[in-house]
Amino acid sequence: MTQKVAVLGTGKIGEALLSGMIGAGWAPADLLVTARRRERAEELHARHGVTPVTNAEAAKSADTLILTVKPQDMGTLLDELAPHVPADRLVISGAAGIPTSFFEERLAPGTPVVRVMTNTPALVDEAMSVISAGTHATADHLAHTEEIFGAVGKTLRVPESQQDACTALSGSGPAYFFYLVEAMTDAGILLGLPRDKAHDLIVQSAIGAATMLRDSGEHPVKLRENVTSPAGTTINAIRELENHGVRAALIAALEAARDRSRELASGSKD
Ligand SMILES: NC(=O)C1=CN([C@@H]2O[C@H](COP(=O)(O)OP(=O)(O)OC[C@H]3O[C@@H](n4cnc5c(N)ncnc54)[C@H](O)[C@@H]3O)[C@@H](O)[C@H]2O)C=CC1
Ligand SMILES: O=C(O)[C@@H]1CCC=N1
Repeated sequence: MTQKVAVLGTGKIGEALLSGMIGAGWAPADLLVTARRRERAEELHARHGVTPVTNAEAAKSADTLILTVKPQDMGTLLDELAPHVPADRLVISGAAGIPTSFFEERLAPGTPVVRVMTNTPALVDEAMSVISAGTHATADHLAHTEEIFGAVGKTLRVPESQQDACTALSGSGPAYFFYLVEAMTDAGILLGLPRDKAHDLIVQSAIGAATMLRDSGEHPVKLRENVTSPAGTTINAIRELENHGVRAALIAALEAARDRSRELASGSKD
């Protein structure tokens, strides 16, 4: 049976998902999209061959609805959708913070809801997507969600109580690495290197380190020790990182991201 999937609020994350699904073999004819602006819908059609529809049309004709609007826009979208979503539709939320209960309270009783936190490496099929079932979501619903998000990278099931922490780690995670690259490139400038060369050196070092983290099977401490020669250069840098409290700063930063995810639970504008 053909399964129609609709992405509602197709911005950065929604488009990355669509693109990955088509790359993994989904027929564009089975993919529906909604966007707030008509030009955006036309752009998505031109780029991917998917069908632009209204939110209400998507609710009526797609088997699976993936909601990728901002958390603050979710309440308004659900007010619009609720009268049109039959209770047998699978509703997948990609929004930070918003719990499955938020959807269950606003949709027909018994509607299956799955919460997913993915990340922007979905654009290069290297996403980390963390998946949790709501009250009425079955093993089949979770497997279908994994199939969709598996098109753009890795998936992991977690209890919903861990979603805010996962949002802080992997949802926002790419931003921390980009920030690190930016700061290390600045350091290269300070040390007298041209910006483009500093950028290339850091990016390739990041790719090499990430590949070793994924493929070597070694603990990160061991990998770092292997770089850190006695009385060498690296230990001087590590001492400065410790003196400046970088480890504590990272722990506090992720805790703050987790707390903000919790605050977004109400879907309010604040
Ligand atoms: N950007 C990121 O790194 C990540 C974002 N997320 C989550 O994904 C969701 C989307 O984030 P982005 O793609 O970055 O945002 P975005 O702003 O690029 O996309 C959201 C889109 O929804 C549209 N929209 C809003 N209300 C609508 C409505 N009623 N009907 C139709 N379209 C509507 C907006 O016009 C916009 O194009 C958010 O809930 C965010 O928490 C999750 C993981 C990572
Ligand atoms: O910053 C945010 O709220 C979104 C959710 C995770 C990554 N970006």
